Amino acid sequence: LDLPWQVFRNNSAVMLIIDPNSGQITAANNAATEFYGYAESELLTLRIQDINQFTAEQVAIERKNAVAEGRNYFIFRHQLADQSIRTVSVHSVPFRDKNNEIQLFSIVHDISEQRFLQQSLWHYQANLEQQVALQTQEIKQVNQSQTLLFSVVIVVLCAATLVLGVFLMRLRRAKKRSESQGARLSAIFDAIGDYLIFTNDNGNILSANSRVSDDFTFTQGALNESITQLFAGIGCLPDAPYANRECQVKVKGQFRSFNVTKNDVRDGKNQRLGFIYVLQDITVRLENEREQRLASTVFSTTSEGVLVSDKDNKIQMVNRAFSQITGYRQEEVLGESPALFNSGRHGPTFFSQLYSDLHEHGHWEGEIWNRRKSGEVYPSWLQVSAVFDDEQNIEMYVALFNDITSRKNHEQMMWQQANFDTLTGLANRLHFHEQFDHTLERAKTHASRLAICFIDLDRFKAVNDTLGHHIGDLLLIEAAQRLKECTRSSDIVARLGGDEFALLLPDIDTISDIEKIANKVLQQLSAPFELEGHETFVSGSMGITFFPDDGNDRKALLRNADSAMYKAKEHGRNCYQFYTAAMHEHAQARRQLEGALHKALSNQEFSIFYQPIISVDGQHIGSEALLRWHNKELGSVPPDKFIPICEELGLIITIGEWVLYQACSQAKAWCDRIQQSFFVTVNVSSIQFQRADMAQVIGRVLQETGLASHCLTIEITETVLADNSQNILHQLKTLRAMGVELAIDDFGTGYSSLSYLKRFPLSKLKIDRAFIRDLPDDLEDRALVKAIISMAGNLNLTVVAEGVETQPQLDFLRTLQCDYSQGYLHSKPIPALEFEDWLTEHVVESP
Ligand SMILES: Nc1nc2c(ncn2[C@@H]2O[C@H](COP(=O)(O)O[C@H]3[C@@H](O)[C@H](n4cnc5c(=O)[nH]c(N)nc54)O[C@@H]3COP(=O)(O)O)[C@@H](O)[C@H]2O)c(=O)[nH]1
Repeated sequence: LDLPWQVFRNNSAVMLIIDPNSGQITAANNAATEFYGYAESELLTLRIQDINQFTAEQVAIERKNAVAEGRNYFIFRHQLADQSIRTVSVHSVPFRDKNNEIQLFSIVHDISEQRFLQQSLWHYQANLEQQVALQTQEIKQVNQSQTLLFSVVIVVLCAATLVLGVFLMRLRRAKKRSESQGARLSAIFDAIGDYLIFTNDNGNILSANSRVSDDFTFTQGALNESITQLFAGIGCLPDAPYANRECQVKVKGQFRSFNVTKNDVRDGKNQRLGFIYVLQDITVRLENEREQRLASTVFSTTSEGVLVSDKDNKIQMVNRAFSQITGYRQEEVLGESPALFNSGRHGPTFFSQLYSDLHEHGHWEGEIWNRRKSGEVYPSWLQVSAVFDDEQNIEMYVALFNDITSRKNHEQMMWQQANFDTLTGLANRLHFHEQFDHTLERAKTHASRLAICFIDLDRFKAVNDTLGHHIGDLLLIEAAQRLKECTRSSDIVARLGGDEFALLLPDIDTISDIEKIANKVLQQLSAPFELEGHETFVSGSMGITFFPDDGNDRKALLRNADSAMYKAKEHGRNCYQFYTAAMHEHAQARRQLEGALHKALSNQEFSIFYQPIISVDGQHIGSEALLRWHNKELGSVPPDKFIPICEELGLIITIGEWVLYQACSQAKAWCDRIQQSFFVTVNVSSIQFQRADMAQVIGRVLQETGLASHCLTIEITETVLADNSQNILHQLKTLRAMGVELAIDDFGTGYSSLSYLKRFPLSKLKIDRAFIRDLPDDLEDRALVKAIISMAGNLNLTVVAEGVETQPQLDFLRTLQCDYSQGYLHSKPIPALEFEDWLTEHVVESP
């Protein structure tokens, strides 16, 4: 209903809405229920014919009379619930309800009282006229004698006139009331939002509501204007009565859509008086319908999944694409939380960021991994928007998402194609360069070394030419596979084109590290290739360059690796070459050293030198056993050059055991020879202690040589203790339990952790010669040595000062009560025979 309902319901005038076809009362206001005495529900079961006492013929006559008298209302006789009959005037206006059905809006006025007054007036008038007639008759008959009576009649007439005057006054008042009710009715018509226009048969306007005069150049005074003239260009007014058309009408310069109905207005004799046009503005409704249709079409046909959830994030609506992507039907997810699709790939930080963006900016978009109903995890591009209410509280969330699996696969494929060699699957030149720059940056930041190898397959062209490209391809694939097997996962292996490969090896510390890899690669490449029944042999030529040694940027390093590779080709293939000659010589020398070391023990190239260790009072003597290596080609190689290589190659295990055996058997011989006590110290490296049975080995050597355990001192460095393992602690404890002395060597140069001294069962401490060298002049060294000796005394450790070369050094150490001294002042390390002479000179021999 377009009339505001409140106005209708609470209006003091009796109002009914009637279905014109059936006469059914479809609505009644409060005044109507009060007037008719029926409850509203009862009233709505009645038809107007049940109330109106007029027959159909009487109604038709009344309609005709109303037209003839120019009335816009009808006068009927309505029966109330208490069976009383009331005379009423009925104003009726047709209009369209929300279902677009024609309804009659009727205002009913009770004019019974007015009628009664009129009838009374007529009754008195009739009586009066009758009496006047009778009197006249009597006057005529009675003549003069009735003159007196005439006077009486005059008096009566005057009285009657007075009464008539009173009645007329009351009649005028009733008319006024009726007029004000008519005005109220007009106000209601004007309040109707539609355009209402009454025309005569020819389409000339008889009246119109105020909406018409507001929006068109029409005044009530300008009646008789043609309706087509008023709605210039409308061109679509319904032809037939009761027709209904949709029209475009220009209102205030703008075309708007109207639903136009045209209905007959007929009098009581069913004679047509004209037409009533109702123009309902449906522009907004059509626009809304169009937008709704559009939105609903987009919602259901879009290929993007759509999910709408309420403020508590409970799903309210999803579309077809949502079901296609996720595998969930709408009814399976309504009321659920979107957490149902969580793939587990994103942590809580991801989601808290998402919701904080939504709350702050009302929007979030990005890539997210979700889980389908089938359990499959898939990537999607998600856009979520929050919808806020007037108070800026979130009312709902709208999420749009796409399955981007195929796009990602495609991107991955494109990336793969752009960065990797399709034949071998290795990185291509472009990717190699990218990785190179990246790795180089990291090496610069961490000040680490980086090795680059260029490898060219020797004889590849011959294989290609003789066995064909297919076999050549298989060879490249297999060679690539072998290269990968020779490297770590952090290394980059690339095919730069043809039979050219490159290795990028980060965190390469030593030349021997790269040599190991180079040897492995060359060995692998020179192994036979079984290619579809063809046994094929190739080899590799490798050029090696280092960052930062050989260059600082990619271009320079690649160029150097390339020229080193050509040098390798010139050297007869199946070999590697370093870019710098110095490095190459160094590598060669080391290779030679390693080769010689492997044979040194069996070739009896090792010997042991002894250096005396003497107590400050000269009463106690010992010696340090120091390994020496003399090779025919290399000459005498200093221990600090070959011992680290022995450790690297693991040769120190057997060599160390040999030293121990030699030193112990020699010491046993000297112990037996001299009258004084004598001890020997043997250096044992951390590699030797990594084997679990070192204490056992020492025990066996002591047993086999017959040396008393207290005559043996094992010298260990801080690296042994830094290992901090239970195994080492156990072994050291076992040795101490056996009576073997334990000395910590080079004290002061490493971590010098005092906790070591407490934790491990040490018995001696050797102060490194670096602290002795500048004694007694250097004040700092004086203080330091003094502190070490005093601390060692407190821990019951015997102190040996190393590298004592001068008498002042020894004198100073004596003042500090250092227990032992060792150094060139007493003797350099000397062969066993010479040491025997030294003993003869310095000790009392046994009888
Ligand atoms: N694991 C093993 N390590 C061993 C063994 N034999 C030796 N070594 C270690 O090699 C390092 C070098 O030893 P070396 O060249 O023999 O040097 C020793 C002495 O010659 C030198 N020294 C002694 N006195 C002086 C001196 O007055 N001046 C001076 N400039 N040098 C002197 O000190 C070395 C002994 O040092 P240390 O072992 O710390 O007591 C050396 O680290 C040896 O340990 C072995 O069989 N196994």
